[in-house]
Order: sequence, then structure tokens, then C-alpha cells
Amino acid sequence: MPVVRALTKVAKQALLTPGCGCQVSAVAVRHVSFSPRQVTNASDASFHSVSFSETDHPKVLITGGLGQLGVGLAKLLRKRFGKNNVILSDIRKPPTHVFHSGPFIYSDILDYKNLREIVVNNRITWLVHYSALLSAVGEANVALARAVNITGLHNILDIAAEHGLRLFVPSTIGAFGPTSPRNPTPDLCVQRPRTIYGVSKVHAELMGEYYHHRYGLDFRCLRYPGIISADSQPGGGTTDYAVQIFHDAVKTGKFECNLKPDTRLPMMYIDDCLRATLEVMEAPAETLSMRTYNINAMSFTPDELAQEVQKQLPDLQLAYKIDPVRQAIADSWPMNFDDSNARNDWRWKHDYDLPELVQTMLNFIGSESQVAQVS
Ligand SMILES: NC(=O)c1ccc[n+]([C@@H]2O[C@H](COP(=O)([O-])OP(=O)(O)OC[C@H]3O[C@@H](n4cnc5c(N)ncnc54)[C@H](O)[C@@H]3O)[C@@H](O)[C@H]2O)c1
Ligand SMILES: C[C@@H](O)[C@H](N)C(=O)O
Repeated sequence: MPVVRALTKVAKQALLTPGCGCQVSAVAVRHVSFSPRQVTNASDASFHSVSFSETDHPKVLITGGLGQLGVGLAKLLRKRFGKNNVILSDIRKPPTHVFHSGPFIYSDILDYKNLREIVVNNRITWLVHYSALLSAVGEANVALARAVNITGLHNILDIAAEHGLRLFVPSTIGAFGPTSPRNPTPDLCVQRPRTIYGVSKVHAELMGEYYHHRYGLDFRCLRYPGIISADSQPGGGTTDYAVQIFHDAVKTGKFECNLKPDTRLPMMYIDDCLRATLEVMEAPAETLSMRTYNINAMSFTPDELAQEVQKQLPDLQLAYKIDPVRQAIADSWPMNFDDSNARNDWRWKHDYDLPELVQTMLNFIGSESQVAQVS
């Protein structure tokens, strides 16, 4: 079959197939050839000797799973699809409780053959690609950020296309820059970010959408705001202050903020972020008018966040020591996100606004620190 016709057929199938995305397309993207060895063969017993419950659910691999978001996502997906159907992976050593909570595997996304072996041996059908260097650490090590965020993404795209995976890659408010409309920022507008992180995320959005149109890859992408979580630490971004303030407020009663008091950025509580990720992955393909969506929940400044925290902890002392790198990044990012397309297409709706976020964070960190004091 000529390559173009085969690719068009695969693209049409992927666009029309709702559900778990378990169909196998047959595109050897790396070699731009059509390899019969990669097609699911109906007569191949090894592909069909699985139990009903296994075929019912996707088999998920999460890369970069030991960061701020991966462990929480694994927990949510395991509740939905079963413990053994969700594999966490990373290049770091997992803490004991994570290691014992479900399957974990070492995977360096820069090692293409190893990644492919994991996908094949575990018959992965969904890939959630979380590995990345975030905005501030990316600026501190551009070469590594380029390798992980761009070369790593190429490996992920090729493997996902070759094995017919449904692929989720998160993007970010950082994919916009100073020339984008900032209040609010729509899905489609000028994107000229000034960080390697932002550049790599625009690249990921465009490459994913290109693979979708060219090869039928079932690519899905959400632009996350800054994510706030109580039981996992952020990995070196510009929005990290909005997590740290809660820990410092409970533990020391003092907080030194590295952004100016009036720096407004879009933010979201982690439960909303992870639920959005599951919802967009489960959305029938025909409901997705786009493949990359903004999602939003709230938008606040350090001053507004501190005031809300001080309603619960009035003695909190606040100081500002501005980090010029992070401040320049924040000043180039959206202040508010327009996520009306996500709300219309697949009914995205956030649960947490600022007061609920603050209450939830303080309850969690407060009870954790009480437990620590007792033991
Ligand atoms: N947390 C946020 O506020 C936020 C906001 C927008 C988008 N995102 C995106 O969501 C994803 C997850 O974010 P996070 O906050 O959990 O990030 P994180 O920095 O906390 O974790 C990233 C993980 O990637 C791993 N990693 C680094 N190099 C790797 C490699 N070569 N191979 C495999 N793994 C490697 C790290 O060990 C780390 O555990 C990222 O793609 C990020 O850009 C996060
Ligand atoms: C916004 C997001 O991409 C990340 N938390 C960062 O600040 O880099």
C-alpha cells in the first residue's frame, strides 16, 4: 500500500475512533515506512490472550512520573483503571511509599530503544508524557532542557505514532510570551515565548498536532496554569512560590516571595488539573475541535494569595525578595487564561477557586505538620 494512502487511512481511523485509544496504527515514523511487523495481527494469539478486564482499560505509562504531578495522576488513573494498568516511570529512585503503591519502572526518555521496549513489553496504549525541565531550571541549564524537552519529545512522538498510542503531553501558560495577549490569553494567538521551556512547549504543541494530521497520532494536549499541590513539591518553576507560601506559613509563620506582590498569573489546584487530564484523555475524538486547549481555574497575585492565607493565619509575615529571572518570566506570561473552548467542547469545569484552594492546602499541610510533631 503506498505510504501516503496508508497514513491517510490511519489518520481517518484515529479521528473516528472514540474510547480508550487501544487501536494500533502502523506507522514506522522513524523510518518513514509502513512496517507490517508493527500492525496488530488478528491471527496473532499473543495479542489476544488477555482477559476481558485488561482489554477494557487502557494500559498507561507515565514518564517523568516522580515530579509534582505524576504520583497524583497515577493514583487517580489506578483508581479508574486498576493498579497494574498504570506504570509510573522516571530516572529518579522512587520513595518507598510510591514504589509500593503500584508498578514503577526506570525510563530515561532520551533512551529511545529502552522506551520502545517498555511500551512493547507492557503493551502500553496510553502514554502520559510528564518528563520535562520547568521554566526556572530550564533557564539555568538550557542544553539539558533542550535535550529533555525537545529530543525527548521526538522519541515519545515516534514511539506513540509507531505503536498507535493515545498520547498526552502537557503544555503550559509558559508557551506564551510578551507579545501574546495577556488578559485574557486565548487558545490561538501569537506565541513567542522567551524561555527554552516555553519554546520547547510550543514545539511540542506543533509537533503533536502535526503528527496528528500527518500520521493520525491521537495527540491530546492541555496548557496547564501554575499547579498547586500539598503533598508533592514543584520541580523548579516560576509559579512555585504559590506552593511554598503554604508550607512556610504553617511551619515558620514567615514567607519570602520571589515575585513582586502584583504579579498576576493563572493557577489551579492539582485535583482539578489531574481530573482535566483524565477527562480530555477520555473525551470522544469527535468532541475535540482542537488538539491543544487552555484550561483555567483562577488567577491571582502574591498579594491576593497572602491576604487569603492571612484570613486563616493572621500572623503570617510576608517579605519580598525578587528573583529577576523568575520575575522576567512571569512578566511575559498570561495574567488570565481564556479556556472557553475546553468548557464548550468537552465540558471542562474547575472545582477550586482561591478560597477553597487556601482552605484545602492549609488543612492538608496543617494536619501533616501536627502528625510530624506527635511522632
Ligand atoms: N507543575 C506545574 O505547575 C506545571 C504547569 C504547566 C505544565 N506542567 C507540565 O507538566 C509536566 C509535569 O510537571 P511536574 O511539575 O510534575 O514536573 P517536575 O519538574 O516536578 O517533574 C519532571 C520529572 O521529569 C523527570 N525527568 C527529567 N529528565 C528526564 C529524563 N531524561 N527521562 C525521564 N524523566 C526525566 C524528573 O526526574 C522529574 O521527576 C511537565 O511536562 C510540565 O511542563 C507543569
Ligand atoms: C507554569 C508551569 O509551566 C510551571 N509551574 C513553571 O512555572 O515553570
